Amino acid sequence: MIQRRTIGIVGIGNVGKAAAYALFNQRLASEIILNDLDHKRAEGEAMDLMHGQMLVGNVTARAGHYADMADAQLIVISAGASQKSPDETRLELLERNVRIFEQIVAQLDEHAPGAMLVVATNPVDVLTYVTQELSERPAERIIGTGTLLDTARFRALLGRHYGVDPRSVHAYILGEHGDSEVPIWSNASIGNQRIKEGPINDIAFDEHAMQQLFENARDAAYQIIERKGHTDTAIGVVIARIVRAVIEDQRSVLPVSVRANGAYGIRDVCLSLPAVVGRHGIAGRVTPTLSTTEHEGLQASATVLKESREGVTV
Ligand SMILES: NC(=O)C1=CN([C@@H]2O[C@H](COP(=O)(O)OP(=O)(O)OC[C@H]3O[C@@H](n4cnc5c(N)ncnc54)[C@H](O)[C@@H]3O)[C@@H](O)[C@H]2O)C=CC1
Ligand SMILES: CC(=O)C(=O)O
Repeated sequence: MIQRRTIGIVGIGNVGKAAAYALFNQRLASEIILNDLDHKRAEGEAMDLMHGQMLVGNVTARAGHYADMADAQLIVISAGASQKSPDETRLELLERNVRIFEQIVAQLDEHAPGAMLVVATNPVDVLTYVTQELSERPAERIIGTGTLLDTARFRALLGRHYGVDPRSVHAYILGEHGDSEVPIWSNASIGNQRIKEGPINDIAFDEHAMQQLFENARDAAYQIIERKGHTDTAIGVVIARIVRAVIEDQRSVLPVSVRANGAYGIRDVCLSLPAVVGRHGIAGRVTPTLSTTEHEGLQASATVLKESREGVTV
């Protein structure tokens, strides 16, 4: 029997649908409320999910309005415009999505002020910051999915390169979820062996191969959009991972988009840093020692995000 728990999703396009599927399949809620401007679409997705109920268990999915999310513990925001071609960057979506967020956050504050918010819409770092500015709830209760997706891609590629389970890879991508993101090589390890000091599993460290591998993680969205028009499956699983950390009060350390608190000389911007995620949202921070290049990379990423945010009026 799943504990009574409601989770809402605003924006049931590719990403919202994938998140709903991951939450449903992993039985992370007793009730999932699907909200979209296109209510019929949300109804259709809810109906489709419900046909799996016999096989998954007692999770209910239904289309709903903001008032239906009043009891939600957590609400995912995946509404808005997405990159339509490999030539479009995440930051180019900002102006359109800020206007959409103004409407959504006002509704969420009115109807579900107690819920935690997980922002997935791009550019996710700037929109996490904008949501924190627009909403009355504390900033610790508003998390962006950030570079958890990039980190998952990075670890998957590293695991494949070294012939090991990606869950045994300890490596982060931090900063912007986007073109200025930073791979943290100085602390990256497998089986407590620093990757930079290889060999690992009899495979020697190869700087060129590692750079290529990072670029493939960074550019994965462009590569996938070129092939299938959008990305959705992995971000659905990423959202479910954050939801699980919150509802089970796991205090997991995840690279998610949070308000910088002065570490690395960065403040007044949201970007991904290792953060402790639990029932109340961001419960703490971890500030790893970085190389000079990584430190400067993070500061450059923060500058890109600040300049982007300063270009829009909220
Ligand atoms: N954070 C991440 O790692 C990722 C983020 N994304 C981002 O997620 C966002 C959504 O992408 P897709 O699902 O592919 O787009 P989509 O176009 O398939 O879906 C967007 C949905 O939002 C709905 N919507 C628009 N305004 C709304 C409002 N005011 N209230 C409720 N619903 C509203 C639309 O009706 C549509 O169903 C994009 O910004 C995309 O770039 C996509 C993949 C990964
Ligand atoms: C679209 C996007 O942000 C991603 O798949 O990384």
